[in-house]
Amino acid sequence: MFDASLQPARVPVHAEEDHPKIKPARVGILVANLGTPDGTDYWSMRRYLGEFLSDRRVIDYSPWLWQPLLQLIILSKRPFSSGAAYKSIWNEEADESPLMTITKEQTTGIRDRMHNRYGDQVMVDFCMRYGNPSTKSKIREMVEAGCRKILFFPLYPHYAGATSATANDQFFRVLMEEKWQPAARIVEPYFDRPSYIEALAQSIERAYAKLEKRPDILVCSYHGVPKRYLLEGDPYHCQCQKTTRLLKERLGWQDTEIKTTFQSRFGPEEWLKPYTVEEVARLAEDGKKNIAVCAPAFSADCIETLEEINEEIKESFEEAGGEHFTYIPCLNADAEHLDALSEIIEENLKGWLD
Ligand SMILES: C=CC1=C(C)c2cc3[nH]c(cc4nc(cc5[nH]c(cc1n2)c(C)c5CCC(=O)O)C(CCC(=O)O)=C4C)c(C)c3C=C
Ligand SMILES: [Fe+2]
Ligand SMILES: [Fe+2]
Repeated sequence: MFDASLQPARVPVHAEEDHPKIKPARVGILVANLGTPDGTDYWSMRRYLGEFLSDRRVIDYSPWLWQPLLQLIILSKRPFSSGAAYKSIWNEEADESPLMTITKEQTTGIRDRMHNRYGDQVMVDFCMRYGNPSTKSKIREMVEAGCRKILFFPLYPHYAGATSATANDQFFRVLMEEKWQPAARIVEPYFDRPSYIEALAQSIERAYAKLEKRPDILVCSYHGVPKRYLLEGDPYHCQCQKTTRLLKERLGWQDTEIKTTFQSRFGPEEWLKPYTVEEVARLAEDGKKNIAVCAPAFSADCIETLEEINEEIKESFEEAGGEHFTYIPCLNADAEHLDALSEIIEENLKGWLD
């Protein structure tokens, strides 16, 4: 039986003119990289390193032990040495780091491809895990622009807790604050995708074709992580080893023509081995005087490749008697790379946009 007393009062919830404007629905594609300092001065470096090195996905020591050491010792010294290293590679014209310049180029290339395919239904942008532009600011912009679905793409070929997982954590943390939370998807690691391996192989073939003498060996130098992370279940080590194997198979090379090493050790713990800086010296001493080095864990050139590999690691090789050192740049904004990344994005958009 109808009982009028059980019905809600017919009070208007809002006047029409108060109603927020609802934008047409779009899909956001947000690519994410690690982050980079805003400048090479002490405070810019300290802000960036402080945020980065306080992330427990990166350094998992108890904050009670780690924070005093970080704040009082490391952050009083490292901003100077890292600032000088960044200064040696800084893009002076744009006043930004190479990682920032290249990430912008990659985003433009992906945006062009996505707009050609889907038109204005998609919005493409990039964010950084640490520093600017922040993940939070970019998700806000996307939600404001009407994105009810967001595809989040950490631009690391391999999974590591210290890279993809922390980027995803930040993405989800930011979504927790949205009143109208968009639907979300994250892109999985792509180190074994044929199109990525193909882009990598072609970049190596192009670099080799320009050299007068074929290098004795190609060193695939991956960013390291503490060995303990592998023992605790992080699959990064295995994904790096597999990348080298797939690359070798695609190039049709022998085992002796290519090898895996790990760089960028930080702190006193043992990291993944062999260490690049030691291995290149060993190669030179063993008579391999002509080597090439590439860095497949990085989607864009950055301090770790332009400064560490092409300056420090090169020096180690030459001091041990090495003669020809060729650094093969990351895939950056190469067309084959952007095609591969766009193919991965399209696949992950299935069911959202077809
Ligand atoms: C201290 C622990 C670190 C872990 C673990 C780590 C893992 C890791 N990092 C990358 C990619 C990049 N790292 C970059 C810089 C960088 N990395 C660390 C430390 C760890 N990284 C530091 C302290 C720095 C800053 C530079 C310095 O002071 O030496 C960058 C470059 C950023 C740029 O602006 O150019 C990238 C990219 C991966 C892929 C990874 C593990 C898989
Ligand atoms: Fe790093
Ligand atoms: Fe492994």
